[in-house]
Amino acid sequence: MGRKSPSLPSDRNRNNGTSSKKFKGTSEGKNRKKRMVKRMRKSSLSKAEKSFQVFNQVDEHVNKYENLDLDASDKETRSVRRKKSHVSDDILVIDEEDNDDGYDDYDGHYDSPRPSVPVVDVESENEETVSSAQSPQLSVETSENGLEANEDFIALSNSSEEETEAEEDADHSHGAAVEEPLSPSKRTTNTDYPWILNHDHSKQKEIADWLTMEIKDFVAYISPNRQEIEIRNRTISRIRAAVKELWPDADLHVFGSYATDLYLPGSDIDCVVNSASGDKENRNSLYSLASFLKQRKLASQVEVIAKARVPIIKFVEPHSQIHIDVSFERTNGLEAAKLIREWLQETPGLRELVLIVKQFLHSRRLNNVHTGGLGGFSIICLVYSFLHLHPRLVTGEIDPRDNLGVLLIDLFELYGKNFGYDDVGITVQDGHPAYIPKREWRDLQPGRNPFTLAIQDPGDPTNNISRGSFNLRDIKKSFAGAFDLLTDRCFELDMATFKDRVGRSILGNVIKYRGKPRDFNDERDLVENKAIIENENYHKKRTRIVHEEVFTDYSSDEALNGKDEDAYHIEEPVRKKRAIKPKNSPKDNGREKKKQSVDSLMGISNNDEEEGEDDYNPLEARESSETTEKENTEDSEVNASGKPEAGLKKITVDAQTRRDYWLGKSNA
Ligand SMILES: Nc1ncnc2c1ncn2[C@@H]1O[C@H](COP(=O)(O)OP(=O)(O)OP(=O)(O)O)[C@@H](O)[C@H]1O
Ligand SMILES: [Mg+2]
Repeated sequence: MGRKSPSLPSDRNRNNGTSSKKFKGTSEGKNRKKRMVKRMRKSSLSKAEKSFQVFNQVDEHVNKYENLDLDASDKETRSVRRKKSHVSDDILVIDEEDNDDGYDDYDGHYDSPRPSVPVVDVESENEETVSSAQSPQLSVETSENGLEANEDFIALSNSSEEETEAEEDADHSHGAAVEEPLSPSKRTTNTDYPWILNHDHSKQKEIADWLTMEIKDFVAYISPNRQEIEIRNRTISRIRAAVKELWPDADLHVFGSYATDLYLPGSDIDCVVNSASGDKENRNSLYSLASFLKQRKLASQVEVIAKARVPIIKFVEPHSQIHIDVSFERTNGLEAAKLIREWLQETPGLRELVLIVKQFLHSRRLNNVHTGGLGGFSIICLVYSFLHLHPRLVTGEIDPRDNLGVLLIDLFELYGKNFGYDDVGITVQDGHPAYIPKREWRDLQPGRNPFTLAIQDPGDPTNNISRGSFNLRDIKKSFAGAFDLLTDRCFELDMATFKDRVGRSILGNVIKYRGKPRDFNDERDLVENKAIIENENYHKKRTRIVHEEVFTDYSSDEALNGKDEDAYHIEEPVRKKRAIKPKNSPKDNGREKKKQSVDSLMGISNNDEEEGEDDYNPLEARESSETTEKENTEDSEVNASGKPEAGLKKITVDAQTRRDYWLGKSNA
């Protein structure tokens, strides 16, 4: 085990058991709190910490640009930008007005805290009527309508204005006022915070350790049990079977939080349909699948969003009540799922912090990209980069698993108070998180408002995955509020007597979990998550095909399709498959294959440009083996602008000759 964070000296003896309320709001209290936060961290700054602070530029420019930011009406317009087109066969067909992704149109949580539109399924009113409490957002977002009902001081802030210090203090005390006082008579029952039931850590000497333990308890509490995993597995199997029945050349794969084990109890399941013909991403196909699923009673509350940048259908699977999003003919989500699982393996603490931040934003309705919130993918990248750039983790000074509490506080402080959103972007390319000056990100669309979050898509450097999170102001404010709440609470409990601490929660008011009672059974080890297995198989199969490419004669189709013992048959991504050109003759094919094999075995790429492993498409490789020589020859004789180099004689050599030439040179 690594070292723990420096301890928090207990102040309990000093105040002789007097409640810390005494200091609340007073300058003495504030100073003490500041001192305590300082003590939670290391007082002396290491070199790495100093450089970290340089990156965390304070948003000096925020006020300057405030007037340029979206005002409330803009926000509203954006949040209801969807245009309902028509209802056909009880399926809502929606034409998007803008070019946004279909990803994450609603937050995908059926326990969403916002009021939702009561939905009646017209076809089978009695059978599939979903209570409004359970129902997902069917159509147009009701946007801010429900905010008044939320007692949280952070979410209540509708202002697009950055707060002055005085306002922050006012908000802060408001936040503190909703916390339960530490008097036994008014104590909130710990069923309000069910994850602390029978998990009392109030005897911990160090508050930071208590918080770490509570984070772990909460994560165990919301992690899935056997039954929940089985329900999700069955749900996918049903839909997959239906997809294959409708389109025998297609298959359904899962990506997103179910394929990464980063889902909350109410999270949606993100799926994608890929087909051999590659022709399913069109309005007709979307509609066909939607009505087929509806007819088979596998979908209720169906929406078809055909004109988005990522066209999708959305529905609720009636048996499980799980929300499903289905996109079409793309593999980036499947790649991202694999990448995120790798991140989770190599980054202790990532899963815990992601789930806490997800729950935190979810409870404040700030996780819905459609209303400007922060989506799951962005949260993962934010936490991943935070952990990899944290100076005390970079230097190995502390073990993240033992210091989740301190890290959570640091994370809220960084993204709530210090991060220079105006100028700094985040990249997580090639597993190397870094801060990048926004001005150096060529593909970043310059907007009129510089106060935006910019996170480079690990699978596509031109894509800013958080471009939809236009409500950054409230997101930032909520993080800042969480920092204040947490440090207040730590201070308060640190000052209290052991007797007064019993049955308390540190996290309770921050994460505001309001779900059905659960057990603590994290049973992910007991039952397979089929989405993960299937995603692993998908990638294994790709690797296997690449491997077989080297050793197998591809004149027979069996080599590609005949050895599929996977639970789910995985079709190769479509667009690439379509690119395969007919071969001239079996003989030529054999020769090409042989050449390719020798080259590959020797580690010699036939392409002048090195391809990343993830970019490799086995089927494309078959095609490239046919065209390589031509391309190589041409490539070597063109300049940067793609024009033939003047004065160079065009010579055509095959790969073998070229390799012999270079081998001869190096041996000489
Ligand atoms: N803006 C985006 N650009 C590109 N891909 C995206 C974008 N948003 C989402 N995705 C893809 O969709 C997947 C699911 O994204 P999402 O934001 O739903 O996260 P999630 O982990 O499923 O969280 P949640 O449980 O809250 O749904 C991501 O892993 C990514 O592959
Ligand atoms: Mg999702």
